[in-house]
Amino acid sequence: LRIAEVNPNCCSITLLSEQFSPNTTSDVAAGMLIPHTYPDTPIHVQKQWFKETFTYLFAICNSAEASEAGIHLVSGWQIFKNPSEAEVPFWSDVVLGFRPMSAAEMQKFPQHSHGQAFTTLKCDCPRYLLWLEKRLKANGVQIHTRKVTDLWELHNKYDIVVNCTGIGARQLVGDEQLFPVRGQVLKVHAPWVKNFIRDGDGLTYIYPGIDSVTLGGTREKENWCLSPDPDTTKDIFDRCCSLEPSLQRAQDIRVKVGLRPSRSAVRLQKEVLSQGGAKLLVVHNYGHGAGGFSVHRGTAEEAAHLVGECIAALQGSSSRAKL
Ligand SMILES: Cc1cc2nc3c(=O)[nH]c(=O)nc-3n(C[C@H](O)[C@H](O)[C@H](O)COP(=O)(O)OP(=O)(O)OC[C@H]3O[C@@H](n4cnc5c(N)ncnc54)[C@H](O)[C@@H]3O)c2cc1C
Ligand SMILES: O=C([O-])CC(=O)C(=O)O
Repeated sequence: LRIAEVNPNCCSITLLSEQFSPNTTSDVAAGMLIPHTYPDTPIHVQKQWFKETFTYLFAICNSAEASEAGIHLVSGWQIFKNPSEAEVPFWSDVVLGFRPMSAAEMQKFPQHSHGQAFTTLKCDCPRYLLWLEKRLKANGVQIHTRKVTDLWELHNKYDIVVNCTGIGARQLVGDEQLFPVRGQVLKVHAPWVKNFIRDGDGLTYIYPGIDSVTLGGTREKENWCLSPDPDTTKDIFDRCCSLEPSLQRAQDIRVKVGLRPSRSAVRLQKEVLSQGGAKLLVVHNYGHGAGGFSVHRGTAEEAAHLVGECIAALQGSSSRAKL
């Protein structure tokens, strides 16, 4: 979408994907705007990505589109057992009203000693994905269901390939630095829960959305299994109930599993592939791990810029680039 917005009329865009909503990792995500740190990406870059994403979604949230796009504000608490873990994160001045929790607020969490209160944004992921798809179509993007097994399949038809395949990049481009971190969550009906609660260890969280509350979670490195595990479901439910006892009465429990496309740094770069005398321009944008929603607009901005550079490089050899 960002490519179409940044380069109007200078290219035609086709989106190829093996799966669409509701069958992607992005459909499983809680969609909370709370960044996760990529150890090999400079912090100022991550902060820029998060800021751009927050600003973009905040504007949608403040528009008539908010409910259709599934974007809303949510306030709550991140809590810690160990005070040394409760340091001020790099994103504290991007979210709204970040402050240490008061002693009175901490009374809600007798097992925890410190906490941070703030307001952030949440994407209701399937709604947001459908809204994006509608905007793609409005921008003239062609959409086809297709699995790509080799980027060279696309060579004769397209000038530039943008690779946003998430965990699929492990197979598609053989990236061994990319690994799955399996996450299981529950989506429950508990409309009385209005505040988010996140244990600072990142394992247990309660995120109220528009239609359901997301209860998490798990982080299982190199586990490729997409089937829900019933013991894990019980464990997640118990952990969440110990933070928010009213969840005992939650109904309509649905279980979802996703594979976070994890990497020490998001792969956001241009590559020129060569085979015989032929060249294929590729822009990679994958490896967003546990924080894809939190930085999606910022990384898209950078990817669209790289595509602009590829278009400039092609100018002269072709009048209208195809992606
Ligand atoms: C349980 C869980 C909770 C999460 N919660 C949050 C959260 O609260 N906040 C947050 O910021 N992030 C969260 N995330 C992380 C977030 O879900 C991911 O970072 C994000 O979804 C990655 O998006 P993506 O578009 O790269 O991958 P995907 O959503 O997997 O999309 C990749 C697309 O590429 C297609 N594809 C792959 N290979 C091929 C191929 N060879 N040919 C054609 N198409 C292909 C797929 O079909 C798919 O449509 C969570 C993740 C999980 C699992
Ligand atoms: O950690 C969180 O708060 C939610 C999340 O991004 C994940 O489970 O990957």
